[in-house]
Amino acid sequence: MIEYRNLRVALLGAGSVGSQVAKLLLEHGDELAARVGASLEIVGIAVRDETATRDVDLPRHLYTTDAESLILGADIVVELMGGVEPARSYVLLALNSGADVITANKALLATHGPELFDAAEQVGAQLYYEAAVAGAIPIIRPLRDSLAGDRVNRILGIVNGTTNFILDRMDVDGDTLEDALATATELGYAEADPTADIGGYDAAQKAAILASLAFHTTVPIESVYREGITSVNRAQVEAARANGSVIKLLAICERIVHPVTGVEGVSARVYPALISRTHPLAAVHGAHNAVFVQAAAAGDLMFYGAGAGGVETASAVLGDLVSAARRHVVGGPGVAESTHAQLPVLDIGQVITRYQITLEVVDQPGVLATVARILSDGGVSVETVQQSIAGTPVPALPGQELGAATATLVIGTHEAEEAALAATVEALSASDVVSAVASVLRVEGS
Ligand SMILES: NC(=O)c1ccc[n+]([C@@H]2O[C@H](COP(=O)([O-])OP(=O)(O)OC[C@H]3O[C@@H](n4cnc5c(N)ncnc54)[C@H](O)[C@@H]3O)[C@@H](O)[C@H]2O)c1
Ligand SMILES: N[C@@H](CCO)C(=O)O
Ligand code: NA
Repeated sequence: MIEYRNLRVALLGAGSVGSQVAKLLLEHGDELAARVGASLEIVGIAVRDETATRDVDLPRHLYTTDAESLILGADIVVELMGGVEPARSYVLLALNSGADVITANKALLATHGPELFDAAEQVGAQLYYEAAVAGAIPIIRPLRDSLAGDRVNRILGIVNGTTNFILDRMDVDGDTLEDALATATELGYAEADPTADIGGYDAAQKAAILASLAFHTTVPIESVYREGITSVNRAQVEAARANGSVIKLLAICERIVHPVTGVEGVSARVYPALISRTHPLAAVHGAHNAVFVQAAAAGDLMFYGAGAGGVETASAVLGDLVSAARRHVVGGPGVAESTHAQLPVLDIGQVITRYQITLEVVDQPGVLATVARILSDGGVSVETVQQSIAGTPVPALPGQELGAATATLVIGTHEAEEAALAATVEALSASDVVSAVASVLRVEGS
C-alpha cells in the first residue's frame, strides 16, 4: 500500500454542490490520491447549522460552524457557499494564509475578481474557478490554458440554463414566458426569486469572467451591458421561427476593431438575440449550456453540456481540486491571472452588429420610401425587407384616413453601430408613417 502525503481540504458550504463534492471525494478518495500522488483529506465542512437535516448523508463530525479555524488549518479551501460576504472574506483569509482556493462563485468573481487574484499572486497561491461558468462544462481551463497561445476573437455563450429552458419552451412548445417560467420553477431550474436568471444578471457575471479571461483584460461587471428575457414575447418567437431563426439569451464577449480608427477594444454584453437555426447554438435545448468560441488559429470551437446541477458542477470543482493538489505535490507558486492586454472595454453604443426591426406601418404609397430614407439618413444599411399586409383597419394617424390597412415591415440590417441604430429607431418611432416599432432584436452568430 502506497503511503501518500496528506493534503488538508476545507469545504465551505454543504448545499447542492458542496454536499456532492464531499460525497464524491469521500467515495473516490483512493483513486484521486493515486492520480494526484497525495491524499485529499476533508478536514471539515463549514455550515451554518451542524444539526440541520441534509439530503446527502455525510459524516457528522466533519461539520463545523467555525469556518475561520477550518480555513487556517487547510492546504486547499473549497468555497461553495455562494454570495459575496462572507465568501469574499473567507477566500481572502485562505489565500493570505497561503492556501489554494477553489470556488464556483460567479457573483464573487465578477465583483471582486481582481482583488482575489492579486491576493493569490502576492503569496504564490492559486484561485481556481472552473465551476463558476457553465457548471460542469470545461471552459475556464480551455480559455486559460488550451487557448493561451491563440487569440480569441469572440465568445457566444448560452450560460444560463433557466433562461434557455424558458426560451426553448416558448419556441418548441408554444408556451408563454409566464408558463415556461412556472415550469422552470416546478422543475427546480429557476430559483424562488428568478430575477438573477431572467434579468440576465447571472449571465452578465459569467460574461465578465469569460471576457476577462479571453481578452487578458479586466472586465468589471459594471461594464457588461445587460438585458434579460422579460420582454421576449410569443410574437417575436414565432416570427423568428418563420424566418429560420431562434431567440437565445446570449452572453457575448467580443474583440472589436473600430472600422475607422482601427482602435481595438472589447465588449461584454448579454441580451436575447436572433441566431440562425443552422448555428450550433440553436441546437442547445432545455436547461443545457454551450459556449461557442471563435479563435484566430483554432477557428470555431463549441463546448456543450450541463451548466448546472449539484453533482455535475461538483465534477468541475473536483477537477480543480486535482489540479490544485498536483501543484502542491510538484511545488512552486500558482500561475497568476493574465491581464496584460488591458484593452478598453467598449460601451454598448460602440458595439457593431446586425439588427432585425419590425415596424407596423400604414399600408399606403410612399411608406417604404420614407422608412428607407430614415434608415439611410441614420447610417443604417438595409440588407432585407419583408412586408406582410394585415388588412385590418387601424385608427387614423395624423393626416391619414380612418380605416387604412396596416402592413408589417421586417427589416434586416447590415452591420451597424448600436448608437446609430438606436437613434434611427427613435427617428422611425417618431415618423408619421410608423404606427409602432413592434420589435428590435440583434442578430448574432454570422
Ligand atoms: N447549483 C448549481 O447548479 C451551481 C452551478 C454552478 C455554480 N454554482 C455556484 O456554486 C455555489 C454553491 O451553489 P449551491 O447551488 O450549492 O448553493 P446552495 O444554496 O445549495 O448551497 C450553499 C450552502 O452554503 C451555506 N452557507 C451560506 N453561507 C454560509 C456561511 N456563512 N457559513 C456556512 N455555510 C454557509 C448555505 O446554508 C447552503 O447550505 C454558488 O456560488 C453558486 O453560484 C452552483
Ligand atoms: N441559475 C443558473 C445556475 C448555474 O449558474 C442557471 O440557470 O444556469
Ligand atoms: Na465550467
